[in-house]
Amino acid sequence: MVPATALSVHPLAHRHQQHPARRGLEPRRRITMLSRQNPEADAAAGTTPLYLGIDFGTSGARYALIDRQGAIHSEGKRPYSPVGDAAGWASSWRAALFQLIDDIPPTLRPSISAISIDGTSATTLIVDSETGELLAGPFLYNESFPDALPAVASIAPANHTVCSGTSTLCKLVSWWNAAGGGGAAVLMHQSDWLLWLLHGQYGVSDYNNALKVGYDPEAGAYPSWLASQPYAPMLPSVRAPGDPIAAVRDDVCSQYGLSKECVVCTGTTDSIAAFLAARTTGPGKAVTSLGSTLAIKLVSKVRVDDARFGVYSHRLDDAWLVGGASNTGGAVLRQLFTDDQLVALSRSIDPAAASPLDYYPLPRKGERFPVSDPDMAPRLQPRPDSDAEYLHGILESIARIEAKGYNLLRELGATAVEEVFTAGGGAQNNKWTAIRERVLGVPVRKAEQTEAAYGAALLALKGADRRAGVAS
Ligand SMILES: Nc1ncnc2c1ncn2[C@@H]1O[C@H](COP(=O)(O)OP(=O)(O)O)[C@@H](O)[C@H]1O
Ligand SMILES: O=C(CO)[C@H](O)[C@H](O)COP(=O)(O)O
Repeated sequence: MVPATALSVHPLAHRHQQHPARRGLEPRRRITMLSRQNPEADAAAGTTPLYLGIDFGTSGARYALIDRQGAIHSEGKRPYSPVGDAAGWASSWRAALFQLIDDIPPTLRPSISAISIDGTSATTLIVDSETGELLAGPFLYNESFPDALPAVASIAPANHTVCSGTSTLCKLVSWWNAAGGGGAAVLMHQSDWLLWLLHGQYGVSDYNNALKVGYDPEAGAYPSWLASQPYAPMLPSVRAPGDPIAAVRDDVCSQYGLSKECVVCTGTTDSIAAFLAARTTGPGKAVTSLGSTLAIKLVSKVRVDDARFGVYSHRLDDAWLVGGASNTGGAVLRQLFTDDQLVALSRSIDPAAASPLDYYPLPRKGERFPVSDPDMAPRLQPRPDSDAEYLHGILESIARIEAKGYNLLRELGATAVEEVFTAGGGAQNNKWTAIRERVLGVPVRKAEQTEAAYGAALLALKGADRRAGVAS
């Protein structure tokens, strides 16, 4: 149990205390803040409403501040401060949230009309809704709780999305069985919790984050097999992404110079935000998020869900985003190479030449998609003498996993992929893009906007329009 003093953030607490971000929670080491401003766009900012999106990915948080035309007025990022234990993640995320808001030029903050946040999917916190105290977690998106699988499989339909050890429902049931009940405990997803720090209301989520706890985005409700469970009162109410929730709390407005008219809006998951940032919509269009993980999102006319392979469908307005998330991706690369080494080594890769090396790059044991196997071991041997050849083999092996994923979606009945846009840190590697295009056999290109934070900012814009009654 996390000691109440460690993380309790009761919405009213701030009225009497310095804001947590300033109360000794700042990182033990000075973190480099990288930000970019747009002077031309700023010139209009004085009268132009701005929309703030904040992305909480695996390795760090970023923000994008845009206007209605989509022009970026300011953007920045912060790596997470060092984390000692699970509860430390919540402190690190909260510190990053208020550091990023503090990084926004003070002259722009009063123009922020709406805020939205995306986070990693199925990352779960259990919070006391009377004190704001963190009772358990965060349980991270790729943490598996197989102990809860038999109980979950006994209530859910066969091969339902929740029938995976990493599902939000498995995390909830595992905690429930260990804690012996809930009291005032409520379940929050990572972005729900971060948004709560800004608006102070419990029990609000979105239908993307709620998918992996069992919410049915087609019915627009929790299914009866879930709503009838003893822990159902812990579940948040569910709205569309980009729905206005409430105004930013007075203490946060005062502390950071935000307008009291600024509204906090429901968020989404990081790979959905990356999809939104790419602004592609037609069936067959897809976005691959090449961040710490590899998450694919394919616009499909047909909904496909099959936990045997880690495949599920997210709703996005009237479309289905079919996909899954593999544990392969940038986290493996970062274990082996710095970002600068990746750039240098990639220069000598010929993407037209297929690498003969066959790996399954994972940062540690466990895979979610296109193979759902919590015991799958990484395969990164034999390592050639040449680091460039090694990197080529790894990039090509990750491309083969990506291709297997898209082929699996097609085999399960989804619309065939026609074009792939790339988001995330890996999108900047043109050689990788060319390798992926050769392996996938369809056009692959870098999305115009590769940061999920931009997608979250588009949700903030949507939420502001919804509050104003503007059809969007
Ligand atoms: N030039 C590059 N080529 C391939 N991958 C890269 C390159 N530069 C950075 N990356 C990878 O991008 C990842 C970070 O991407 P990012 O989208 O920030 O991840 P996340 O949001 O999941 O933390 C890192 O794991 C890193 O290995
Ligand atoms: O891998 C991840 C972290 O980056 C998440 O699982 C990712 O968000 C995929 O989940 P979803 O498809 O629900 O967005």
